[in-house]
Amino acid sequence: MNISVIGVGYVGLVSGVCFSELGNKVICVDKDITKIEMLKRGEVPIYEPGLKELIDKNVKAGRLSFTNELSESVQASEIIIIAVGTPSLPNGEANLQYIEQAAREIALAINEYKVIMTKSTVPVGTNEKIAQMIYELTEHPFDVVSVPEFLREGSAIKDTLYPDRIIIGTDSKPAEQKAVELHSTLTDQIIVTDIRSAEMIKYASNAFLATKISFINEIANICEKVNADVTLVAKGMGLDKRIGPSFLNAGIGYGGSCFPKDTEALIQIAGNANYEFKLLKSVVEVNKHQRFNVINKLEDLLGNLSSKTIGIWGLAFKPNTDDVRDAPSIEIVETLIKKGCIIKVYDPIAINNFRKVVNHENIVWCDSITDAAIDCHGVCLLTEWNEFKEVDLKNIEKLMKLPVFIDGRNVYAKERIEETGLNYYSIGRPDVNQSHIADFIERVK
Ligand SMILES: NC(=O)c1ccc[n+]([C@@H]2O[C@H](COP(=O)([O-])OP(=O)(O)OC[C@H]3O[C@@H](n4cnc5c(N)ncnc54)[C@H](O)[C@@H]3O)[C@@H](O)[C@H]2O)c1
Ligand SMILES: O=c1ccn([C@@H]2O[C@H](COP(=O)(O)OP(=O)(O)O[C@H]3O[C@H](CO)[C@@H](O)[C@H](O)[C@H]3O)[C@@H](O)[C@H]2O)c(=O)[nH]1
Repeated sequence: MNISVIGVGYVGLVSGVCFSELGNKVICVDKDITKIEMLKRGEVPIYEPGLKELIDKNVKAGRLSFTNELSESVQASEIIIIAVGTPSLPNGEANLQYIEQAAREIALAINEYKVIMTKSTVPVGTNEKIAQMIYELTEHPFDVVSVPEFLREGSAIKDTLYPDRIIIGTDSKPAEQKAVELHSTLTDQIIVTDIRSAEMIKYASNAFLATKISFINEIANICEKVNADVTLVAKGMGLDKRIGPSFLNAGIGYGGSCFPKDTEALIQIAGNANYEFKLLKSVVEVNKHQRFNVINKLEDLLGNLSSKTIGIWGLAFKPNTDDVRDAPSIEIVETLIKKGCIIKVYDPIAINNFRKVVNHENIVWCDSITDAAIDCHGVCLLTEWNEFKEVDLKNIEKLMKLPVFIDGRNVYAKERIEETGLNYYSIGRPDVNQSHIADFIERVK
């Protein structure tokens, strides 16, 4: 099939590449000229394992190309995939300006029947609005289908080529047939629904996963007070098939380009329908506080943080991505700067993106983990990169001014910590935290 993908962000690029890998002819369109020029030179604007190899392979095979010319591309394609951003407005609602612009441009370009598939995450009712907008601008036939995307950054290619399910929201038989045909080699789990239910499935899925994370973080906070270990609690809970083991890792809460914005948007969607989504409001509230545990723990151990040097290990919102959108690291570093700290930051991939968002004279940009430990009064691990898991903690301890380590992702086993003299605080694991912490606090204060 001939496909145009409008918007070459994470979703557009990964789905474009994967559809070309499946043998389709795909044109990826973006209005960002710099991005398209990069891609034409063979450079990839995002870090995603395996993506560059797959792009090179499919460009070479003549199945994948990049352009700024939306009109030509739409005319050459039977399927148009909309994958532009839907960021948050200040009140939490989804900003639909990119969707509306893309819909207008597609409408003006259509020359014959097209199936327009929306992969962007959009509030319930948006696809109907898109259809109405296009209908008013063209006399040519078309159908709009909601095909929400569920890929995760860091495992985006695998998630796209081997999805758990495909949701197709449509009220048109010909469009349903095309959408099913396009996805049929990916999975047997293709669920066809009405358009509004498909839109809701996306928000409900993200909101549910975010709820699991805030739930386990609350349990972790209680575990700290009652001397239980949240990792064992999560294991014990997760073996119940009705609960499942995933998304029960306690830590500094969720970040990224999806959960924070989509939970806020669903609260607004409910509010606009005169329904107060109390549970989700609490999920968001819990998540906002959770990241500050790291700073509270530093203050417990070091007292006043003014003029202390703090190492930050990991800036990306999760491992295997260079994305720092809504990463907890941003607010943690900004708060530490306000408290007068010198911050030594290190991330294997995301440091340049972080620098575009937070830049301050108190930040020292490091190019290794050890560099981000030398002369520090404390180190905070914020992203569970593999590189951090393998580090020699005894060596790290020697490099630090004071041996204070806050593990925001529960990366290290108790035995690893016991080999060291680190004053170690993790999340919801009081037993793993060192017994000599109390003595240390006395000495430092
Ligand atoms: N990032 C993810 O992991 C992920 C996963 C699932 C769903 N989603 C959803 O998919 C959508 C896209 O997310 P993303 O992270 O890929 O977005 P992004 O912000 O990284 O990229 C969007 C791209 O669209 C381009 N664009 C905007 N308007 C355009 C237009 N009129 N014509 C051509 N190009 C245009 C922008 O220049 C940009 O390159 C969002 O709705 C998001 O919620 C994202
Ligand atoms: O047990 C867990 C699992 C995740 N997280 C955090 O949750 C956030 C999101 O993680 P993840 O879901 O793996 O990454 P995303 O790439 O944001 O993917 C989510 O958001 C996408 C955009 O909507 C959806 O497509 C995916 O299905 C959905 O998992 C990250 O900050 C993680 O650190 C935890 O704190 N504990």
